[in-house]
Amino acid sequence: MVAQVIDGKAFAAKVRAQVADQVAKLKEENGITPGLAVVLVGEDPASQVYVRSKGKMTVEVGMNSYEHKLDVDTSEADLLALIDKLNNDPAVHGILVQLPLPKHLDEDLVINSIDPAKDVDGFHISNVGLLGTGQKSMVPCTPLGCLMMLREHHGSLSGMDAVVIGRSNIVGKPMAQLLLGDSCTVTIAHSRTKDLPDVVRRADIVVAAVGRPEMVPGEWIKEGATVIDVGINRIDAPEKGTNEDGSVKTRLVGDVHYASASTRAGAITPVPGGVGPMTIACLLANTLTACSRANDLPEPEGLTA
Ligand SMILES: NC(=O)C1=CN([C@@H]2O[C@H](COP(=O)(O)OP(=O)(O)OC[C@H]3O[C@@H](n4cnc5c(N)ncnc54)[C@H](OP(=O)(O)O)[C@@H]3O)[C@@H](O)[C@H]2O)C=CC1
Ligand SMILES: Nc1nc(=O)c2c([nH]1)NC[C@@H]1CN(c3ccc(C(=O)N[C@@H](CCC(=O)O)C(=O)O)cc3)C=[N+]21
Repeated sequence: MVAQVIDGKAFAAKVRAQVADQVAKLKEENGITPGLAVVLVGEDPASQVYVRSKGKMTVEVGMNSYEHKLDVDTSEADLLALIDKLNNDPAVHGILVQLPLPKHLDEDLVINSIDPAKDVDGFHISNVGLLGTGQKSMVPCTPLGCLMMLREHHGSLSGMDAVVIGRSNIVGKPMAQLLLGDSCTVTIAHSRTKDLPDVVRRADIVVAAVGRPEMVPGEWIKEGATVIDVGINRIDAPEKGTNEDGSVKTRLVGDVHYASASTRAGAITPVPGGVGPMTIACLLANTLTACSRANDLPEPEGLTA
């Protein structure tokens, strides 16, 4: 079998177009422009790339983008003061604090200081609790993007066996909650899982969110299964040659060995061009949702879980 490629890049463009339509309507009919504030502490090069790309797409869909770049040694008090200011700014409907934060900052404390209604990452404990109990919440962007692609491909997920590899608060756990919400039978695997190949072999849906380049080989995948590869890993690619400074060029790979997995899977997301673009599209969708809720307007359809 040769897997169908689930084109996250194209799907994300469609979601962004839907968001842009709704934003135009909000402006025209209600005179409101949604605003997203992104806070970056420090100068991690990968984070800088993501923040730039988020800002660009925020503006492209017609929203206001507010970027706050703070020094790597910013104090916790200063960061909390900025978040407090953003919480109280009516032009800001969504707040994202780019993770990971420098070690001296308490990530949980910082995240939980964001107004849950503006927490477009869905990481605040009250959003986590709402999602876990099946109540209306802000849903984390990466798992939401994965769910949208799965629903689009399968229609109903009811009764399917799903395995999520990884149990992080930002991907694995909320992904498992969403799959459970869609009536999958869900297994969460992690570094202590006894026989991972055997667990993966039983799955109709495999979501890999580990952070280990190409760790899931095709032979683990059940014939016809749907594979969602969340991993973003940069590895050396000597075959591409060297950069001007003499360093070896790199390329992005997922957590799944794409070439072998795509000979067994029924459908698979590529890296790049899969989950990554959907994450950013869902961030914009969440900002629109937050803005609609803040103004007691009906929520955009098809853009929430
Ligand atoms: N496409 C996108 O938009 C996004 C991509 N990512 C990418 O997704 C990946 C995962 O990110 P994140 O969840 O933050 O990562 P974390 O490092 O927080 O979590 C990794 C998880 O993988 C598990 N794990 C580690 N080694 C193994 C192993 N050998 N076998 C099975 N499980 C293992 C860990 O288990 P344990 O808990 O036991 O340690 C942990 O639960 C990364 O590549 C990241 O870059 C992340 C966010 C967004
Ligand atoms: N508070 C917070 N929220 C996040 O959602 C968050 C975060 N912190 N920290 C880092 C991770 C990672 N993440 C990605 C988003 C987009 C791509 C993406 O668009 N990737 C492109 C490739 C980009 C490239 O070429 O480097 C793709 O897969 O096609 C990847 C990764 C969001 N994260």
